[in-house]
Amino acid sequence: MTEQPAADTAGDHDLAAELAGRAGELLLGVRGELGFGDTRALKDTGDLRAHEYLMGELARRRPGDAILSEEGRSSVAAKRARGDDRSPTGNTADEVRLAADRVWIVDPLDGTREFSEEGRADWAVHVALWEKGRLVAGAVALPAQGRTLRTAPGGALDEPSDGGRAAGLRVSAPEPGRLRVAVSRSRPPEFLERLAVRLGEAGVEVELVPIGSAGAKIAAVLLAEVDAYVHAGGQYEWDSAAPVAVAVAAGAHVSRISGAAPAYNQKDPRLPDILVCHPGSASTLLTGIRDVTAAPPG
Ligand SMILES: Nc1ncnc2c1ncn2[C@@H]1O[C@H](COP(=O)(O)O)[C@@H](OP(=O)(O)O)[C@H]1O
Ligand SMILES: [Mg+2]
Repeated sequence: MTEQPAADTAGDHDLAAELAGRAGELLLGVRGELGFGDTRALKDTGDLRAHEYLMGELARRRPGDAILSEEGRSSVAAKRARGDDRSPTGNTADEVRLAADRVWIVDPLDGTREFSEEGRADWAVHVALWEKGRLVAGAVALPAQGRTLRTAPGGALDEPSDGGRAAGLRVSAPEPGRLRVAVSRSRPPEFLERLAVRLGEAGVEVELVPIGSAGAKIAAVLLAEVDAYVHAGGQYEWDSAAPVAVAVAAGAHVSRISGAAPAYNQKDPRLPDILVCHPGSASTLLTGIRDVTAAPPG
């Protein structure tokens, strides 16, 4: 049997950032090439090209690792096979992935809708590495914002795409009495308005800020453009793995809206809700969410 080359673990942070950044450049190229006239074609081409690039590079550079990509699901392959498109390269088989020590969890294009809207910069490429039960590296490229947020040994970095100097990335505390909460533009949690009212009664003024892409929203928290990201009602591991890896490395609170830790590399990749904020805001938000989602007595 030929031995697989050992993975360069120290280089996993750099590899995640490099691949997310390169896939992001490729996506900027797809926008330039296709324009915004046919949004369906733009979304499909972006999804597929970024996916194929990441699948190819990961297979070449980390041949022993498993991969879980949004676009490599068998349901996506079946959908695409019905059209004229090339079928995407499939993910590692579930039974192999679930027994693997190392799994790359990638979303080749998060915020596909915003990617197809001219002028919008709230879309991202997510590359995360899960190893033996936890996320150990991750990068969120924000190509239209000219930066990649990424893990590094011992912390997180905000790296400019033009090769300039990276800056340390650390979540900051919100102004007292105010919380700017990033939410989905199209599928915000049903309890949000109630949460805003509830926290308002407790003396915290909530401003809801619609932004596309889970990665772009978590980036907005880490860049202090907002104070929290609250999502519920549906999502998958690839939507949050990479931004969660970066958020944890940047000192943020990350949990399910129940307060439980999110689990990755599960058999069922659904991970429907997530909360990211400064640790000092976590109990206010978790208590508020619990109060407005609790079943009425009786
Ligand atoms: N209710 C839901 N069910 C399934 N996926 C959801 C969802 N709400 C959001 N998502 C996914 O989470 C990502 C961020 O969504 P949003 O921009 O609305 O916040 C999107 O990923 P993709 O763009 O990769 O499909 C979107 O598809
Ligand atoms: Mg996504």
